[in-house]
Amino acid sequence: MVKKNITLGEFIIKNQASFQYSSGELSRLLNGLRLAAKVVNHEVNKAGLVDIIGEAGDVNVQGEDQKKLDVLANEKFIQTLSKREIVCGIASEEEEDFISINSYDEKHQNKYIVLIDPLDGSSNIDVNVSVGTIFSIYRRVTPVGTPVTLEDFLQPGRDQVAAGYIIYGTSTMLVYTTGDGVQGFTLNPALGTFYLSHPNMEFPETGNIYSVNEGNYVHFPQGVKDYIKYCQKEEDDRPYTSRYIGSLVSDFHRNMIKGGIYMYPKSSVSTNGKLRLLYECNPMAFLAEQANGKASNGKDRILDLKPTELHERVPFFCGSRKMVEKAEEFMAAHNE
Ligand SMILES: O=P(O)(O)OC[C@H]1O[C@](O)(COP(=O)(O)O)[C@@H](O)[C@@H]1O
Ligand SMILES: [Mg+2]
Ligand SMILES: [Mg+2]
Repeated sequence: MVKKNITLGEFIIKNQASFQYSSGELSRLLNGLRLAAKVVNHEVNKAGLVDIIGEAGDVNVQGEDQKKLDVLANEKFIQTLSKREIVCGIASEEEEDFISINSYDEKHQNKYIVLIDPLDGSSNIDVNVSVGTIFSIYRRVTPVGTPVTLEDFLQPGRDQVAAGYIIYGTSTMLVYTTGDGVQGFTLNPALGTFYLSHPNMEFPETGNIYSVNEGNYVHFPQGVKDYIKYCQKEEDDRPYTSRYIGSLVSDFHRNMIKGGIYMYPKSSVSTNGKLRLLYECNPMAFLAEQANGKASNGKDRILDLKPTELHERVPFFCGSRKMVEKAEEFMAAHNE
């Protein structure tokens, strides 16, 4: 039985066996993320009081207007991760290309690749709705002693060594996995310390919440339309409740606690959906599977997809296993 209320640092040391490489390396990685999370949390909490609301004035590689908090979060995570003498490369939603980071001895001794969505749910920043940060961690595949290459970033999701998110909501939490279950830590703002509050988080096998932007309904494939109608039908334990925050991290977090499915399907206006495989879908899929949930593109397991580009998008169905299987059934009925 995992004792609650131990700190993140204590938990990592106590559970070093759950990380296939040295726990010292994991600590340094998570410490970097933890520090940046606290800085971003501080800014998020006073958004509106200080000039952190609104557009930054630039457009990112996705063609989206960057929010000031997107830019700040991006800078903070890259800064802290670059200084830990452990990360050799970072890719971010807000950076067109990957960033190569050399070790202090200039001999490319660092071993970890980090992919991040520095601020998830950007459309919610200015309206005081919860947002998040998502991270995905791999060991490099190119030899230590050489600079990282694109190959190090285009690894299938099943090779992640750790993944997680920070949610800036009613409380601030860091939720992560190293392939041995999912642990949730809550920030005690007075002490600036994360404490284990949600050990061994698990998706209920099924649930009654569906999360999808129904404003896109007319553009959805027939299989998705049929599944939404199925969720809304008065039959058995249905109709389900529709809940859509518009921040992937927040919708995922709620569905993991209560049972539910999140969908961002392909549509006639976005042929591969909206979400990015490398720093949104892969990390959330790793967490989902580690929490007995499921994640697919409507047909194939997300973690088995072979990435081809840094910012590629994929359709995303994720959550309680039985609900994702049901949605896949409807997709398969239309060969979608
Ligand atoms: O407004 P839409 O089209 O429903 O999209 C909302 C989805 O897009 C996202 O905001 C994309 O993430 P970013 O905010 O990091 O770009 C998800 O968090 C969210 O689930
Ligand atoms: Mg995002
Ligand atoms: Mg983002």
